[in-house]
Amino acid sequence: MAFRTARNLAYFSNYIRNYSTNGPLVNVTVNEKSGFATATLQRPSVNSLNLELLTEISHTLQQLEKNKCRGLILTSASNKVFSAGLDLFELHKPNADKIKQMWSTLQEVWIKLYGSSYPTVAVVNGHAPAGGCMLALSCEYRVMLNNFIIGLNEAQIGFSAPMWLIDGMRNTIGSRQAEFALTAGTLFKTEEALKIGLVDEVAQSKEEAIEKAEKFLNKFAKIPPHARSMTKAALRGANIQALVRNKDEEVRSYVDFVTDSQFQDSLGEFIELNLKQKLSK
Ligand SMILES: CCCCC/C=C/C(=O)SCCNC(=O)CCNC(=O)[C@H](O)C(C)(C)COP(=O)(O)OP(=O)(O)OC[C@H]1O[C@@H](n2cnc3c(N)ncnc32)[C@H](O)[C@@H]1OP(=O)(O)O
Repeated sequence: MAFRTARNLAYFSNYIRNYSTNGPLVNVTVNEKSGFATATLQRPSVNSLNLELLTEISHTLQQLEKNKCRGLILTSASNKVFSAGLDLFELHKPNADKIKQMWSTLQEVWIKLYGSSYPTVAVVNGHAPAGGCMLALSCEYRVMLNNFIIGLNEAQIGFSAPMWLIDGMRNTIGSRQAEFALTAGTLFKTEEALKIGLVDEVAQSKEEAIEKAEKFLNKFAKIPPHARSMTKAALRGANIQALVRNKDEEVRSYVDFVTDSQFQDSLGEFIELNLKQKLSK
């Protein structure tokens, strides 16, 4: 194929990069000029994290690392929900093998996103409970749109967030606020989240949020990437290593916990009370 213009060439290379990272549940576009990638979660209707979506996010992060991504903006195709967290219908009366894979992939996603060498921003353009908040917290910066909720509400569902996520919350909002928030399973409105530092900026539209995200990523334009990533690794490495050491043990105890009848009862009640789509009896 002959490239008649530089524009043609740029279009083709953009196509190649999109092609290599895109899947049906995560759309990736790369701005050739800035080198920033935008990964858009698009599992209808609420980006709930089932094994397929988690696997695709994990694959996307791996590809971005391999392609020496200059910065990532993580966002949602929905204008109401960033991510509703783990797929609660898949946690209910589950297949133990699938749950095992799901938790292990969730750990991989956190390790890759929290530990990425490139800078990351979450454009939280919708509600972000539990696993949705986890994705946002793994990024270095959060820009959130008004009138949504964010937080770790695991306690309300009947379990505790894992240690690595508790540490992420503690590092972001401080120990005392984290203790209040996690023990009550609080979901914060956008303005409240800004006040406690759970999000960094508020935007009125997705376009404005993307602009703010790019402004954050551009701060690193003159910082040598290896110096930036070494510093990030020094700051975040201990949390990652703690999970890596305990990965299999955590999967085992999570599977035991989720398959236990007491948790299944409390999850069933939560779904009946909170979700439009009810359980079939
Ligand atoms: C991640 C680190 C590890 C820690 C462990 C993590 C645990 C979790 O992530 S547990 C998941 C916790 N998630 C939640 O508590 C969210 C529950 N959902 C909601 O609160 C709301 O749905 C909402 C705020 C996310 C959106 O509200 P709204 O816009 O009013 O939409 P609906 O409630 O009508 O829901 C639309 C549609 O989506 C289904 N749905 C919602 N959440 C989930 C979910 N987590 N898993 C599976 N499906 C979900 C809901 O049932 C509706 O379905 P349809 O009736 O078929 O439209």
